[in-house]
Amino acid sequence: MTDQNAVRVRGLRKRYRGEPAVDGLDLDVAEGEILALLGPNGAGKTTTVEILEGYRERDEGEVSVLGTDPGRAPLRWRRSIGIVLQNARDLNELTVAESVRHFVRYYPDARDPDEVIGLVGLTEKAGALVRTLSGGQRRRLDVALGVVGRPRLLFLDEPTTGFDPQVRRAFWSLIRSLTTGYGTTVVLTTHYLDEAEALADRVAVIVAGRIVAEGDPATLGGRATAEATVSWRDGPAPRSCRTDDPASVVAELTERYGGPVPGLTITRPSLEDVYLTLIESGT
Ligand SMILES: Nc1ncnc2c1ncn2[C@@H]1O[C@H](COP(=O)(O)OP(=O)(O)OP(=O)(O)O)[C@@H](O)[C@H]1O
Repeated sequence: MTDQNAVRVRGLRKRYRGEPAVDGLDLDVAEGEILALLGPNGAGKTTTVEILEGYRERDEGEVSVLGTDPGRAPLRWRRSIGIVLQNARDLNELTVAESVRHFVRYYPDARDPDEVIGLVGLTEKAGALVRTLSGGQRRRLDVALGVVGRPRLLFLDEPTTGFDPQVRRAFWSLIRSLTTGYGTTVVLTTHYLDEAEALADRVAVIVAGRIVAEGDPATLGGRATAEATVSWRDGPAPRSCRTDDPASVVAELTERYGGPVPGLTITRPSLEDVYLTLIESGT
């Protein structure tokens, strides 16, 4: 591969009936990186991802995915990417194990089907018909089908919708193990800010078909250096102040109370606060 990046996009544009859905988007994703695409409904995330997957034609722009233009990619390229779609595939009359085995046949170096079923926590449901699975179990099967071919690049479109909290955590570990263990690059779209924070090395915020901000989720939009809010209780009364220097405020309060400060908390803007500010100013 000549490209350093797993994904390189420059000036991407796509219109539907004259209306821009993607409107001059630039994006790089490094090999082995987990990138989360965030943005409000209709911002152009799915359209962008479908163009990267080779499922949708673009109107303008340069796109390279694993060194290949997805609009003209050979079958060999398709086998090196894994895709977990928002919409379920038509597997209802097969069992979980049959579905995974069916997909294994498409890949030259597929994972062991039972191992993959175990990875997504469906071992007990291996013999169950797909149509009898709950929404969250069905989604886990979709993830199993996305990773069974050992993809170099995995696309996940809102992967944990419908997962219970325990399964979400297990899923995050699974995705992290793919990147640390196998160097898999991951591009995911999500509406869950906690998911982006827990999983992504980098987030890119799309508004109206353009990227309005990108960076490490811990520092996006100046988060790490933004003013902190120090809160405490003064008898029954809640008190708080905003400060650039929370350590000094806490030291002062400790002296004033002659020991631990009642109900002390220090908060900085959450990723959700920063995200909401970005999308309000980006539209
Ligand atoms: N096949 C289509 N035909 C016409 N318009 C479309 C089509 N697909 C998407 N659009 C429009 O393009 C815009 C971007 O849609 P897209 O699905 O890419 O957004 P998204 O960011 O993935 O949204 P969501 O968070 O709701 O999944 C929207 O205005 C949508 O209505």
